[in-house]
Amino acid sequence: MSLQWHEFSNKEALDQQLALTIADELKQAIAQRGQAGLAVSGGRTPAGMFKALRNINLDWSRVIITLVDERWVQADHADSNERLTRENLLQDAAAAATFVSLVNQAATPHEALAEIEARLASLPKPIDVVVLGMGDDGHTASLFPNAPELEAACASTQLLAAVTPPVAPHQRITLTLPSIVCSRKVIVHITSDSKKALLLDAMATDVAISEQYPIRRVLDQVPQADVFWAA
Ligand SMILES: O=C1O[C@H](COP(=O)(O)O)[C@@H](O)[C@H](O)[C@H]1O
Repeated sequence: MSLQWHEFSNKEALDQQLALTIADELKQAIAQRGQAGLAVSGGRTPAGMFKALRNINLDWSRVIITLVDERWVQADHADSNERLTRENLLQDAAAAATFVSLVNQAATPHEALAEIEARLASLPKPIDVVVLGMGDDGHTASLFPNAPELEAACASTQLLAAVTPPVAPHQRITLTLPSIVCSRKVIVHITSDSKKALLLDAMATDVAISEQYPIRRVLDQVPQADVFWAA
């Protein structure tokens, strides 16, 4: 595994460059196989990058976008990653993209897995670009430390897993570790000094795999990943 760091003096510069990098990957994928697959994270970090990406000129009608993970709430809920993506990315030029939602009306993500996994048949595999975030607890996607489903989600042969975070709100549905690490391009998008320190610590600390932060477990299985960071 090698990590290529891209550091910026402010978040606006990061958002612009990350958007250009993602767009280049999507254009290459479209040129190579006629379509491109993009999986994006939610949370507080990506909105500015989404706004920069949505106006870049590429054939968005050939792009299929889904989420790296989703909170188990309806798509109009304030905590919904889908809502964040619809409001900030699927606008302007990017409105022509196809979006694959990770929620349905089931009571739990565990009950919904088969139906939502089937929806992802339309997503090109391997996924061309996966943009990961990282929480203050070292989770990435919805692979949460100490979640009861974590080990299964790190070893699954499926695309998706249901996860119950021990502390964070809402049950989750997430790409599994194997489905993330086989993607063509894995990007980590983080801000703040504390997240940079956490990521460096996670990558350096010598502990048993089961004790490692999920972000480390993912990145250890990716040949090369890019980290985009600004304070
Ligand atoms: O719950 C989640 O958290 C992570 C990190 O979010 P942030 O607010 O610290 O940027 C995010 O990557 C993930 O998609 C989301 O569901």
